[in-house]
Amino acid sequence: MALCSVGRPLLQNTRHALGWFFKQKQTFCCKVHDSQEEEIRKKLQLFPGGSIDLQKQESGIAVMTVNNPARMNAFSGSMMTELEERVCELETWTEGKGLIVQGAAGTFCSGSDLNAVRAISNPQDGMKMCMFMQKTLTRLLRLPLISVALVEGKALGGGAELTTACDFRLMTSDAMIQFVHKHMGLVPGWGGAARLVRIVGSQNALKLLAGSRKVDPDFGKQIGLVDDVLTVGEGNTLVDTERWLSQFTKGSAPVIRAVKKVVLSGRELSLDEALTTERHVFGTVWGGPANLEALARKTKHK
Ligand SMILES: CCCC(=O)SCCNC(=O)CCNC(=O)[C@H](O)C(C)(C)COP(=O)(O)OP(=O)(O)OC[C@H]1O[C@@H](n2cnc3c(N)ncnc32)[C@H](O)[C@@H]1OP(=O)(O)O
Repeated sequence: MALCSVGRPLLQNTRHALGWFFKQKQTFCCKVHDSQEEEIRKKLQLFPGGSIDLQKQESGIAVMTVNNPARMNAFSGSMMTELEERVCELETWTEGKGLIVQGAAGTFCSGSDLNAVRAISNPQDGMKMCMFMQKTLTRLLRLPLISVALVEGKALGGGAELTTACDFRLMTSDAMIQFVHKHMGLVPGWGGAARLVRIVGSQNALKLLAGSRKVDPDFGKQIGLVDDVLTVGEGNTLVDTERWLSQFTKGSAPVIRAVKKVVLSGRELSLDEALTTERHVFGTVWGGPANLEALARKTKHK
């Protein structure tokens, strides 16, 4: 208790400084677009169709839906720019704790829209699209929300890459994930290979990328790509996913968000940098409302 009361003004200052820092970072993320990015955004918008829908719920869990059922939820150009806008919206959602990414109409996503791909198949446009999606999916993974991809039906190509931009993956028992890039004469370009290696290790990543091996729920669980399997026909998969996610999102938003930040820094930074970040994040919850309530409750962990 002594440490708590002596340290408080300093910790409050730290919290204040960090709050300012995160706010500035968010403003920067949302408002600054360099000219190259603006150029590719304009080009992508020439390929319309579908939408990325976002529903932010009072529970602190948001549901993002890749919605283009006529094309098995393939990403049109305008959907790529909408995805970036939705991520931006989530970056400023301070009450948020969790995120479910799903596809509309019972299937996840069949990657990029091949009509758009054909139209921008020159290397310059391809590189710009790849940069744009890489940046967006990196920001999606770095959101201070615990995220889960709900994979029903098929997740192919860029759709498979999208699943790796979430913290967890759930599959329905009849679903399938496949990095079909090799069959398309490609490798992942949306950051999916780098993330896949971190999730399943390089041996398994080679099997999935060089063999374009289909991943069913059993194989997915075996290699650590898939965290759990939902049985088809038993209830509502979205409700089941919300229930599954709530085991991690129950509790105060600042604490859940702090957990995601320390795990993220452990995953992405050097040990020294991660330790520094962990100290800073610790300072944001130490002596905070959830901490004080727990102390007052004299919580026992039986
Ligand atoms: C860096 C990113 C790399 C990439 O993502 S490259 C793209 C990788 N994805 C693909 O190659 C998917 C190709 N599509 C397929 O294999 C099959 O359509 C798929 C998804 C297995 C579904 O098969 P089925 O259930 O038999 O249905 P279907 O073939 O009749 O498809 C229904 C309608 O959806 C369309 N569709 C599916 N995937 C698409 C895509 N990626 N881009 C554009 N259109 C796509 C398909 O053409 C069909 O449209 P339509 O009814 O013929 O007008």
